[in-house]
Amino acid sequence: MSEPIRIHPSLDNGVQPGSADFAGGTLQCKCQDAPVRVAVSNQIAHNHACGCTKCWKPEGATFSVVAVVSRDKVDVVENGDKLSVVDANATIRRHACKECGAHMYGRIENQAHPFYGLDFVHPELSDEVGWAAPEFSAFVSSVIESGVKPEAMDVIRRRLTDLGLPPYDCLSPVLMDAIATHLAKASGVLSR
Ligand SMILES: N[C@@H](CCC(=O)N[C@@H](CS)C(=O)NCC(=O)O)C(=O)O
Ligand SMILES: [Zn+2]
Ligand SMILES: [Zn+2]
Repeated sequence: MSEPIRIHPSLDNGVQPGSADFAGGTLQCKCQDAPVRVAVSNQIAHNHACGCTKCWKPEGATFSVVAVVSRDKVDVVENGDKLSVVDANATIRRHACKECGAHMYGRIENQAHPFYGLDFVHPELSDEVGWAAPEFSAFVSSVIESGVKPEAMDVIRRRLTDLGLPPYDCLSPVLMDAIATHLAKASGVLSR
């Protein structure tokens, strides 16, 4: 039998459940020397596997694992001078370590954006156990843009489904509905 496709090191052996009473931890970049540390003082939400080319993923992973948390719960506590923004024009300004490349947090500065107020973080950068588990997989077709063969997509989607991470080619229906609702209210189509 062939090896199952590698999705992400933290998912390939099964998805670990989170803890209901977990209240945060510290993210650390990959540098041995003077790592950047970012304190996240709350549980994360909407944790998911993302197949897009922009989200940071570790060596050998096909997907990133990324979640959101309120921006006021995210604090750079050590070696923040090593951070720089990957793409200042992107919706999500990903603050990455200039030395090891790990993305420590992604921030939306556009106050009109439906997700304004939320930062994007990679829980695998912390040693703590209890972060809310991933619930779905997003931007699945985008892995082709990173070099995955289109013929592999059936196997990838089946594997994600088996892991309990239903695959979507954009975000999950819950999040897509939340975005559309925000936009419809902003335009006046829907009353507030
Ligand atoms: N197909 C594109 C999709 C990129 C994309 O839209 N990523 C999503 C999920 S992280 C997003 O919200 N991006 C906003 C941003 O990168 O600022 C790619 O893989 O590069
Ligand atoms: Zn680093
Ligand atoms: Zn992404």
